[in-house]
Amino acid sequence: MTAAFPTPVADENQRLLSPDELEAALRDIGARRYHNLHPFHRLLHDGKLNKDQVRAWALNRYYYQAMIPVKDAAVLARMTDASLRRVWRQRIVDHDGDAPGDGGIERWLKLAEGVGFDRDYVLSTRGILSATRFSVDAYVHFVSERSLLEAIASSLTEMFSPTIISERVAGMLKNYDFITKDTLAYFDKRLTQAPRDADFALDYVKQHATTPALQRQAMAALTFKCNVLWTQLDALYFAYVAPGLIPPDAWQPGEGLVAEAAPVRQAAGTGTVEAADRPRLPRGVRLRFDETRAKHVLLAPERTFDLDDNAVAVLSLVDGSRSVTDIAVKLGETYAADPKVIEADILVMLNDLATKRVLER
Ligand SMILES: O=C(O)c1cc(C(=O)O)c2c(n1)C(=O)C(=O)c1cc(C(=O)O)[nH]c1-2
Repeated sequence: MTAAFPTPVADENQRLLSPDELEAALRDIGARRYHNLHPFHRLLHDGKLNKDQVRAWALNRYYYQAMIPVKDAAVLARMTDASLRRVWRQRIVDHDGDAPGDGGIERWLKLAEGVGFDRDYVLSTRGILSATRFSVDAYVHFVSERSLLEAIASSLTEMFSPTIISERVAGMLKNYDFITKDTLAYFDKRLTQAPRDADFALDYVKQHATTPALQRQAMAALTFKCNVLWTQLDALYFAYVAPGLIPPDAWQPGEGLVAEAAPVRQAAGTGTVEAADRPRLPRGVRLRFDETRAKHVLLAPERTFDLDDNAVAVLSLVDGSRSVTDIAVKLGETYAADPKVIEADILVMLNDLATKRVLER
C-alpha cells in the first residue's frame, strides 16, 4: 500500500538532526510552502475577492472541515497506545461537538450560511471542485496507509495556522461588508485548539523520529500536507479567479444560495416620504373645512388635526398623482418662491403627517 506515496530515498550518510534542528527544518518547510503564501489567500485576506469568490472558498473548504474528523479517526485507529488515543480523540470532539449544533463543522456551516449558502446544499458537497475532493481524500488515505509517525507529522501544518487565522479574520472583517464576527466564529476556537494540537504532534515527532530516515519521512509528510492545502487553493484560483474555468459539475455563482430576503415593503403610511413619491390621503382621512371653527382640519377616524395655511395649501394638492416635486413646483408658481426651498419644507411637513399615519406614500 505504501507504494502509492513515495518516501524520500533513504540516504545512509544523512546525519541525525537534533530534536531542535528537526523542528527548525520542519518550520522551514512551512515558511516556504504553507498556504498563507498562496495567491488565493492573499486575495482573500486583502479584500480583493468578490462575494462569489469568497463563497467558493467557504463551500470548498467545508469539505476539508467535514473530513478532518474522518482523518483523525483514521489516525486514532492506528494508535495502539490508549494514552495517545485519549489525547488525539479530542480533535474529533472539537470538530464534531458533543451534541448536535456544537463543534467546528457546525461552526463552518454557520460561516457558509453567513455568506449566503443554503445549509443542505453545503452538506451535500455537490458543488465542490473535484480537485478539492481529490486533495482532501488524499490526506485521509495518507494517514491511513503511512506510518503513525508520518500521519502525525502530516498534521504539523497546524503549527503555522494561528498566524494565518489572525491575518484572515482581521483582513476579512476589515475588507468585506458581508462578513461579520459571528460569521467567522469558527476561527475563535482554532486559535487555542491549533497550538495545543500542534505542540503535542511536534513533541511526538521530535521524540519518535529517531533516525535520519524517520526524520526525512516526517519532513516529507509535512511537505505532502502543505501540498494538500496548496492544491485546494490552486483549484479555487483556476476555477473562480483566473482563467475562471469552472468545471461542469462544480458550483456556479447563484446556485445553492438562500434567496436574498426581499426588501421589506413598508406598510402604508410609514417610512420616509421622498421627493419622487406621490403622496395621498389614506382611506378614511379627509381634508375638511370646519364651519364652526372657520378653519381647515384633517379628519381621521377618531382624530382631528388642525392645519395652518401652508399645510392646507400643500394638502389641497395631495391627490396621489402629483409627486412632492410637482406640488413644490406648483406652490412655487403660486407664491413666486424657489420650489427647491418649498420642497424641503413640505417634505418635513409630509413626513410628520406620515408618521401620524394620516398620509401615505
Ligand atoms: O485556517 C487554516 O488555514 C487552517 C489550516 C489548517 C492546517 O494547517 O492544516 C487546519 C485548519 N485551518 C483547521 O481549521 C483545522 O481544523 C485543521 C485540522 C488540521 C489537521 O491537519 O488535522 N489542519 C487544520
